Amino acid sequence: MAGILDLINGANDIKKVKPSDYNKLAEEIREFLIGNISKTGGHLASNLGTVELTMALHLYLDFPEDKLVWDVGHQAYTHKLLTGRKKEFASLRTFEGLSGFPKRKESACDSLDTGHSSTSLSAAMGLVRARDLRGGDEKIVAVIGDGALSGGMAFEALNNAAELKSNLIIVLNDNKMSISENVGGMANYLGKLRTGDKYINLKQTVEKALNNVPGIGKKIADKIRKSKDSLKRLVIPGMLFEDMGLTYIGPIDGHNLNELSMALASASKAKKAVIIHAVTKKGRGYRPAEKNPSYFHGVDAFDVKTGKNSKAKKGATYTDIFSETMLELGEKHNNLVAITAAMPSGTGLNKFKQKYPERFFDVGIAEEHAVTFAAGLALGGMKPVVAVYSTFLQRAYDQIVHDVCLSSLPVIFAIDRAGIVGNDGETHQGIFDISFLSHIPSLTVMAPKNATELKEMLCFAYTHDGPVAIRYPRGRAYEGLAEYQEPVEYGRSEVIYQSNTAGKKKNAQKNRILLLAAGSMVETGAQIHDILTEEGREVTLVNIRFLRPMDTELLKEMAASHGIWVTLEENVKRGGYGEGVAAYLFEQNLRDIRLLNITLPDQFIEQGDVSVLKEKFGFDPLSLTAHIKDFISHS
Ligand SMILES: Cc1ncc(C[n+]2csc(CCOP(=O)(O)OP(=O)(O)O)c2C)c(N)n1
Ligand SMILES: CC(=O)[C@@H](O)[C@H](O)COP(=O)(O)O
Ligand SMILES: [Mg+2]
Repeated sequence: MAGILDLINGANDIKKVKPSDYNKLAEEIREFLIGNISKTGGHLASNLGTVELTMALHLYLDFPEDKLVWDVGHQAYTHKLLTGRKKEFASLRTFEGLSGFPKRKESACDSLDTGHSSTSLSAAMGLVRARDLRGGDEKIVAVIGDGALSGGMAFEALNNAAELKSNLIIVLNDNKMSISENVGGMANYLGKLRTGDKYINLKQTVEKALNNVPGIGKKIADKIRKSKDSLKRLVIPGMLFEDMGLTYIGPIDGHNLNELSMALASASKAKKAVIIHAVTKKGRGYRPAEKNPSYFHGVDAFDVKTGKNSKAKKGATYTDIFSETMLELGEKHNNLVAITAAMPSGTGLNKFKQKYPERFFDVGIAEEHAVTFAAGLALGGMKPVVAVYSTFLQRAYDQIVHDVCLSSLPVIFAIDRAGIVGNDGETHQGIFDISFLSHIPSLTVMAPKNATELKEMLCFAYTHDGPVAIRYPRGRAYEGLAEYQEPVEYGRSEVIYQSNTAGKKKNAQKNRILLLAAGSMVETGAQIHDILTEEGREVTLVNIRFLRPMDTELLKEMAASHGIWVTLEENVKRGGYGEGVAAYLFEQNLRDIRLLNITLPDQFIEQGDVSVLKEKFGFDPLSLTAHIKDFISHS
């Protein structure tokens, strides 16, 4: 039998649904999301929490004319369903499939491409200003989570929004959770608002009681209502927002369509920015997700009955190695402190948090603050480790340069998810960090070849007197090449396979190949080495270890014995290690050396399994070997 959801095949179709069927529709949406995400993986818990909220917004807005801006965008699946993208859900987050985030190229109903947090209010403010300058009349709504509201950009935008003299609706989706529990002063304040009914009741009770007092009672009640320094200050929820100049409505039940619709209707009348504070439950409607919303924030495929991940774990990840090493270092050194910007589980700091709660800091989704906070900790004698995803560190470029590196402070950046991350797509690939870090004076930038080396590098970083960044990829830690364990020495690379450099044959130097591989590419380099040596070529493989400073001593030595150089890195070309090597050869006037830079292309990289994307970009060992051979024969 066709369900209500089947009646929705395009934007605004929800308006044809009878109000008596709204609950049924919400149920069907949840069933669909659980069934689908259990197969594809995805951001389940946040989406289950925003079903009614999205329905109310779709009843209120006309798409695509009106603009709905989602913060982060990981909770926009119901929006996708209500704008005719149901069929595409089978391909969610796969290569060329439906994106897990809003994407303008996917639908005219998506008004902003997102993935990073706390951008919605600024973008919505821009849309409002543009509408007003154009004399337009479209409605503009931003939906921001309580976690995203902890980000600096959101505060900056709220500050700016207070000046608005035209309508902007901000729906604050408060589920008390970021990925983990939400933290900080704003989270505490929202908590007070959530439990604020007693204040409203108190206000109503006092006013009612006074109104009932004959003669003077009504006058006092009016005075209290009008006075700024009165009971009102204590009793009206959202006073912080109100005092800033925004209108606050709430808290309301974010799963109650009527309440939501009424709030939207009254907010639409204000000629200013209005915050609707909607309280929701992350994971709503699926018991395992309600019980463990952090786990179900972003999940791989799982069994619907048990909620358990259907794929067995395949060995330790780099995150696991980082996590364990932090425990060991934490035990040895009591000045080691750890910082995360709302990613304690994703970065592997959860265990450190449990063991050393007083040395663990979750600062909220605030990467910029995290870095300068680390600078302060270092100035105070601590050894801070900022554990952060490569893509989110982009936020804190100036703080790294200005607050940490300028003073050469001993801050360690543990950069997880460096390189291609896969299914989150463009917004999450960690493909720029070599470029935006390796030109910063005083910063040491490293990349481990395998699990053991990550540990060694972290231990080295602890002893180094200056800032150090260590980048490592998402997923399984490479266990190979374990016998190559030269101690980590500042600025020195590690020769893994040295070809015989005794120049027996004529042209030996000219044809000898030097592979200079960084981090994850050492594993690939070893495979390329094996294929090429089996074909009778002379090949040296170097694990460069230090992206900055470059091991120029080794490069000088290699220039005398190797005529073909190939650099390998999981980063875009511009600003990468390979370009640094090109500059070195140019500066040293080593024009006879033929150089091939193997990098990811200079473009944003779409979603897909890491292996699929690597194959697409010819990053698998076989394609790379063919590429190298082609280069050799044409150069
Ligand atoms: C700049 C940045 N840092 C970190 C993240 C990772 N991240 C994605 S969602 C999320 C939590 C968002 O919490 P909230 O806005 O309350 O939404 P909820 O998941 O609770 O629905 C975090 C930390 C991100 N997307 N962007
Ligand atoms: C939406 C978001 O930014 C995070 O939830 C992200 O998807 C997590 O990625 P990992 O799965 O790599 O931890
Ligand atoms: Mg939240």
